[in-house]
Amino acid sequence: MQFLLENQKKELFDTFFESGNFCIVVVDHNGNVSYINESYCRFLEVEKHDAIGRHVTEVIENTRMHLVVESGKEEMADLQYIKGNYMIANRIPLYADGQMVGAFGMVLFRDTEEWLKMNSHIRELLLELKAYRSQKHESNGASYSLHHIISRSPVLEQLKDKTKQIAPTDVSVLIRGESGTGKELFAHSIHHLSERSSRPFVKVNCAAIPEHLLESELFGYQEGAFTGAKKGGKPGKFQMADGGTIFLDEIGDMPMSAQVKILRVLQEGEVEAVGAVQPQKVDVRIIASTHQPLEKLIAEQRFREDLFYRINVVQFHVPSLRQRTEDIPLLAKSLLLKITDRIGKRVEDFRDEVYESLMEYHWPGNVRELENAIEAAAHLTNSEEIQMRDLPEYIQPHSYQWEEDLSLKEILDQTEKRVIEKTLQKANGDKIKAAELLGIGKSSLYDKTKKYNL
Ligand SMILES: Nc1ncnc2c1ncn2[C@@H]1O[C@H](COP(=O)(O)OP(=O)(O)OP(=O)(O)O)[C@@H](O)[C@H]1O
Repeated sequence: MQFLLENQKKELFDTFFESGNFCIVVVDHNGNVSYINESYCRFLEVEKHDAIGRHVTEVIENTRMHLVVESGKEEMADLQYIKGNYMIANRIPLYADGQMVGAFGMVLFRDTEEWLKMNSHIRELLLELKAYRSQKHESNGASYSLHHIISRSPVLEQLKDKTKQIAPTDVSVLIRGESGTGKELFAHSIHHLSERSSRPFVKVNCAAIPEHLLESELFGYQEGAFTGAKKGGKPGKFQMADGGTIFLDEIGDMPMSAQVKILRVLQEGEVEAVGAVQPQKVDVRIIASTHQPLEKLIAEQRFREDLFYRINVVQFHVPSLRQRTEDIPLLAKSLLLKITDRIGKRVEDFRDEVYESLMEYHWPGNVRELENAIEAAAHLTNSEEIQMRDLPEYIQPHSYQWEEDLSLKEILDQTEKRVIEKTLQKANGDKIKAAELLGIGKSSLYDKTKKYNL
């Protein structure tokens, strides 16, 4: 009788674990695979005899089974990315006589075909959701607010305070700063916190619209204004933004002819569509941004001084990332979480030395470049913590190699030149600051930059 039960148990075990379409794995207390069923092997494209005895991380992509053995904590319905798909996994620690002996893992889907169908169904739903979200975004236009601006530097905190102060007023704002520093985030935030938040936020990328189309894009046209004009005419961006905010991105790139018209809107509060007989009243708040030195453009007669004074009522200057390195760790972590959430990969942090390198690099493309570098590293990494080798090469600190036939003096000169060069980049070309960072006198730094032609 006892023998029969044992046999039935084995049969039951085989029926359940082997003939079903479940993917099952069991690891021992060291995280080595002690059992894996055929379905899982087929899915992973591994041979069962090769998998058994190997550490689970060598067999299953992004697995956490070994971590469950370490922590003793079960993980239910956890999202795992394997072979280009999202899987849902349960991981349960196994105890015998009160001792942890391993862990049991199961991927929750009946067969890969079904999962693929389900996965594409979910993907479709996610795409739909994204489309609805972007429709909502387009209908209002401003999707970010202050809590999306990640920072800890006093200078950005002050800018956030300033945003709260000026948002409810109707003053024009000019946001300056290098490309990728977050100027658009501030423009969205100002709109969000203003009385106009339920009305449209319309962005105009002044650098992207060809000069001959700019006028009709901004102010619209009447039916029959020119050959090819749409029946019924077309409203311009200013009409679309009526009651709300218009964001003139890269205003420094706007042609002089359009600048005159913008000035008129600001002065008179009215726009004139191409081919229209009557001007039309509009009520818009203007936020403009630029990375260009407008004062220099004015001196070169490429930007109208009167327009500058009109838009420059309140000025925001968003500093470059290298001028607020204290923001980098927090930003990097938050961008990493945003990215891994999107790509469905479990990467939780950066190694300490990676944080250090991120803070050392000079980020000419600012937060946008940081975001791209982190995205690349998140895709490349094989572990839960981004390591130095996962970073794009140009960010990794290079161990200095010198040519063998150089004299010691030449090697020291080259090293000194590199250090000064890097420090000057870090100090944004400010020699006084660079001298301070290097702990040398101002005149000594001037001599050295002259010597090395920097
Ligand atoms: N403080 C921040 N916190 C979180 N994300 C940020 C921050 N600053 C910038 N970003 C992100 O960096 C990217 C660039 O930001 P944004 O487009 O606002 O920069 P910009 O200064 O307007 O650039 P450009 O002048 O090239 O238009 C965006 O993806 C934005 O979400």
